[in-house]
Amino acid sequence: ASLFGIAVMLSASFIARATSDNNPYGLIDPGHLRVASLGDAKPYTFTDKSGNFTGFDVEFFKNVAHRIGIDKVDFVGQDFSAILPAVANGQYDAGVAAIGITPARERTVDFSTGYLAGYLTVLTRSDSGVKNVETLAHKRLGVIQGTLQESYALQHFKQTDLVRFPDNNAAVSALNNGTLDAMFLDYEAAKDYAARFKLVMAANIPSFDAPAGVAIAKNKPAFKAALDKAIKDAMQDGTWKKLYEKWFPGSPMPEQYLPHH
Ligand SMILES: NC(=O)CC[C@H](NC[C@@]1(O)OC[C@@H](O)[C@@H](O)[C@@H]1O)C(=O)O
Repeated sequence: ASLFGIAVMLSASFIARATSDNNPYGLIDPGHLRVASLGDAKPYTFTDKSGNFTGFDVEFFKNVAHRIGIDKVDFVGQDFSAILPAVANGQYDAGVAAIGITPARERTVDFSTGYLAGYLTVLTRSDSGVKNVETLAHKRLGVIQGTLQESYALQHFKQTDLVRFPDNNAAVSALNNGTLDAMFLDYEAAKDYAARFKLVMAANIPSFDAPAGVAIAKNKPAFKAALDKAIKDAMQDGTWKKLYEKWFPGSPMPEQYLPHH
């Protein structure tokens, strides 16, 4: 195992929360959920002008938390690459930020069942010459450290200069000031930036094999089971559909998350 892996295991063993009858989910503070998230991934998770976290993932998770009996939910903004290690070592009870479920990530954390499936999008300026994935060669593409976009670009955009950023705001500023030719992020966030800064979407790559899930520390079966049931119930009673239509109006809805009769 890598040094990082050993460090995570060691720290997790010190910090792993014992479950007890007044703390069935092994939370840091019983009855209170501390959630690592992002402040700049609108409309998934972001802070509004009064500094409150909101967006699809935030409102969906709060609904799920209510269903498992927890109404005190605090979100804290982190760089994306810091979220999973911090959840793994017990600094947070959960990570919620359109985090795709992958086998590599499941070495560090466990995930709830998936709740969102969509696209990875190349966002660019109309004057950049980037029209599709083929014209990314020899261009400068911004990626957020630790994202699926980073690993996808490393694997598939071999002739592209990758530039890593800690968060979306830093990358979109570089795109707007010409330091980057394009950036690679999630579809709904790209669509929001495109509208705000007159940018264009040059490619949409399906990421349905890595639906977003709630990241939690390993070895919390009761917490995972409770989250999974609450997520399924929120889909079955139409809550998921209502929030999806509120935050992603006009976007196609993955059929597997709609009520089944
Ligand atoms: N908030 C972020 O920057 C996360 C970026 C990226 N999200 C990918 C994803 O989970 O976004 C929501 C859905 O579209 C999923 O299908 C997709 O894999 C990731 O997990 O690496």
